[in-house]
Amino acid sequence: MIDCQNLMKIYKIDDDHEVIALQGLDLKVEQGEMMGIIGSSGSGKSTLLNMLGGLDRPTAGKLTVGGKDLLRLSDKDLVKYKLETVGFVWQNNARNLIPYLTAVENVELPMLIKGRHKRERAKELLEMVGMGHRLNNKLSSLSGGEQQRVAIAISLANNPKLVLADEPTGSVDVKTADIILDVFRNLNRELGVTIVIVTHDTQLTRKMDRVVAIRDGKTSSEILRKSYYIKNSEDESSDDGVEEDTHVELAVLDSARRIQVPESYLEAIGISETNKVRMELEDGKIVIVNPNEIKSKVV
Ligand SMILES: Nc1ncnc2c1ncn2[C@@H]1O[C@H](COP(=O)(O)OP(=O)(O)OP(=O)(O)O)[C@@H](O)[C@H]1O
Repeated sequence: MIDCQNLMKIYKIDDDHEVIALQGLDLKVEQGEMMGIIGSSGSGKSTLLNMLGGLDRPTAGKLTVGGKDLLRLSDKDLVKYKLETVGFVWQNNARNLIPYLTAVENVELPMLIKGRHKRERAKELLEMVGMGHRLNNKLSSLSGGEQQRVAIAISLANNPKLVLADEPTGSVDVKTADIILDVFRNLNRELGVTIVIVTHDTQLTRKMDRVVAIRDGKTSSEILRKSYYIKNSEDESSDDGVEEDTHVELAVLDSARRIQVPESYLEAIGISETNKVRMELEDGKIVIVNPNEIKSKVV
């Protein structure tokens, strides 16, 4: 569904200054995946989402979504892409919703822009996000969590293949965040829509198939959810058991086979002032060592 290779985004501030927001980012997302993107402030999460959503163009690299090459799409095709292929959910509801319209009118609006009017489909989508009982309420009379659920229904109005959500739980409490994540999860399962959620909240990773961590505009690691089955009985033929989830974090090699070493790991081995480490192959493992430690051992 999504294929980013060596993606670069450079913002030009003025003649002398520029910001490299994405520096050779690699990412592949399968059709039907629900995945998260985490990273500290300024790491490039929103920039990536804007590129995926066709809201801004990459400076260089490769970016295809649903077979469309976003670096080569004409302006006209980009407008069509934004309307038909992707749906957006923003943290700030003022960007998602029109407060003086009802819930159902808000969901109908993107359909009208595309030239269709389907009240039944709008109702169906609101029912899917658990807002069937509030169809005719004005947005201003709904709670933050309810508004966010309407925003999710809006993002699906034109049957997109991909939904992009930027901090969709950033303005709600933990319990509401959990409900919103469940809504995304159900839609992902029922409609098969691919969902990419940007978040600061590492707790939300529990509900994702996969979480990619971005550091300094590059993919640095991936956390994968693995389900395994624990049997309650010694009897091999018994089906009696429970499914448990576990998470494994993997470092990502970029296209030039480089990896980023987490700052906390470097600190733990006392690497702060130097930019050199010693790397050794030991019993089939790659070991990174503080060069000073080696010297003191040798002496
Ligand atoms: N329109 C822009 N013009 C100039 N610089 C920008 C622009 N948008 C983002 N940047 C810079 O690019 C870098 C990445 O920003 P981005 O907003 O993608 O990070 P983020 O991970 O989403 O951060 P946050 O979690 O705080 O939203 C930052 O240094 C930011 O200041």
